Amino acid sequence: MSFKVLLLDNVDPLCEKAFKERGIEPVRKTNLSGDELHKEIADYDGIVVRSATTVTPELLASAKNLKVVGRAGVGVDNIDIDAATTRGVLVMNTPDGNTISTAEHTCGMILALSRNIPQSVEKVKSGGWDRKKYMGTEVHSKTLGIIGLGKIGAEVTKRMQQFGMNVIAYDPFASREKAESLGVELVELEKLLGSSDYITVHTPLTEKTKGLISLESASKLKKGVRLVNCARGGIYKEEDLPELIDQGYVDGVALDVYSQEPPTDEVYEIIKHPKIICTPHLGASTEEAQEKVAEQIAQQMSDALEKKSFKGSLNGKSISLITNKEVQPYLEVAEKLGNLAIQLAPEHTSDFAFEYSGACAKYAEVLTDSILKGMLSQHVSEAVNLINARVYAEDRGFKIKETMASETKTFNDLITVKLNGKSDYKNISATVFGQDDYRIVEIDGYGIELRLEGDILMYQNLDKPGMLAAVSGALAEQNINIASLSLGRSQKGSNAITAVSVDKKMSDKELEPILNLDGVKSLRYISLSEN
Ligand SMILES: NC(=O)C1=CN([C@@H]2O[C@H](COP(=O)(O)OP(=O)(O)OC[C@H]3O[C@@H](n4cnc5c(N)ncnc54)[C@H](O)[C@@H]3O)[C@@H](O)[C@H]2O)C=CC1
Ligand SMILES: O=C(O)C(=O)COP(=O)(O)O
Repeated sequence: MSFKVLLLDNVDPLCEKAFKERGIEPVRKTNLSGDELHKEIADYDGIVVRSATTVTPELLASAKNLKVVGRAGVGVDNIDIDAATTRGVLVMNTPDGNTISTAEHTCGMILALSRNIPQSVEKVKSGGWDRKKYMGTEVHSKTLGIIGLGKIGAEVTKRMQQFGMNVIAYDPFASREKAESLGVELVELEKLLGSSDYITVHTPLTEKTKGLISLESASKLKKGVRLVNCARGGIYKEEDLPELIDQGYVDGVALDVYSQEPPTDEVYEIIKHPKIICTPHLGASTEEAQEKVAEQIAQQMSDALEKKSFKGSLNGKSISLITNKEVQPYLEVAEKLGNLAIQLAPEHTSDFAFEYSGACAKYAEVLTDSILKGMLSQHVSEAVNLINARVYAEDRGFKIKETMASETKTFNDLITVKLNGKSDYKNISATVFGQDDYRIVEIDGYGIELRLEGDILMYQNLDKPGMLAAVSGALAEQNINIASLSLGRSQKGSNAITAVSVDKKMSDKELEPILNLDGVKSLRYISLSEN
């Protein structure tokens, strides 16, 4: 199968090459207007972006065939991941391809700030020569506070330690072991702010990091600190920066990123301040980083489109498991069981419990996605997949309880869907018998054994002679062949459940004679056929 991929944002030419090697001929477009992009995107299975294209819910709505958005880089704040998840579109990034380049740029900014390099370059080029004005400071023996000790934070640490800096870090999610191995002291934010001569941020922009340094936090800062931001615009409150400098709290600021890019007129005014130095989001702009991220994203997206691997995916957590051979059969049986269960459930059922016993229990999370996929693909007009099944389930107010047990009494593995509330059928269990052999094995405590496929009639009846003959007669009269059947009863002469697999799809009219048979109750026709 050939996929259509659109390359945007001047992603490196290696991206084309890598896609072509995987049999995909990508299309490159530059400088598309918003409207042009909305029109263009309709046919593509994948798009590659950097930070310039904003992937909005509206753009996703125009992208009818889209399966994957690839970010050739790290930050995905330009991509509406929730909207993509709802649409079942995978979002992936290349988490480490530009780490070194961004760390190097950060170190460059620290040194440029310390030695007034950009300002003095400008001065000399304009014919000036003011050595006194551009007196600098050494970074040696100074304290560098790193906020966000992730990949880039760690690489900045290593490099600036070589310059003789004492590095401390604030990162509530970083492990003590990691900090120790880097020779970094993990401290509280207040301590970092109060003791750093230089602060550099390497976090995403979140509710917690937005405006992390502003006039409000000014009094917590060590006087004359220098600030660097090569992460995301807005972590330092842009409009407060000139005042922070003019009031002496901060000695200089280096910015690579801005809350809006290109910056607004107001921000352009702010960065004219002589003690603010700036670059136009160049952290990842090196030949090496661009080649790495371009090639990585092409490989990752090709793998994802071919369902070989989902490395780098940021949504649909469990989707990576679908390539795991051990999980595949469980996924199949779970989806079919979900499909069957929802057809047995009365309308408006929304309260479910899923039980996993045996070896499959360790895959409960993805199996729940798969059951939900099976349930919802009957009812949702959008394509439901493992990425968006939970979103749709939540939208519909489904209440789901999951339980796991490592052992089963009967089968190696058992997946049970419980339909809570008023339902004629309450507990349906299925298991994997062998390659492509998935079976219902229990319904409401009655042992049943029927393959989970094709078209199935299910009914409750009194266990008395002639019942089966009556049903098979009614089918035969309409020329409907029985493929297999299974009858479960608790004890002789009591109630029974019968499941009959038939060779064709049945219409309401064809079901009527069976519905009218004396002793047949709670008849359900379930179609597990592909269409
Ligand atoms: N200027 C540029 O061109 C580039 C910018 N970036 C940006 O740099 C940032 C860091 O990237 P990576 O190091 O690759 O990410 P990462 O995910 O490896 O590290 C982020 C770190 O921030 C920490 N963190 C999250 N919330 C925090 C909080 N409230 N306080 C303190 N720490 C917090 C996390 O625990 C993690 O350790 C991202 O925002 C990314 O978008 C990345 C590449 C290029
Ligand atoms: O990877 C990131 O997070 C970056 O900010 C790099 O952005 P870019 O790909 O250079 O537009």
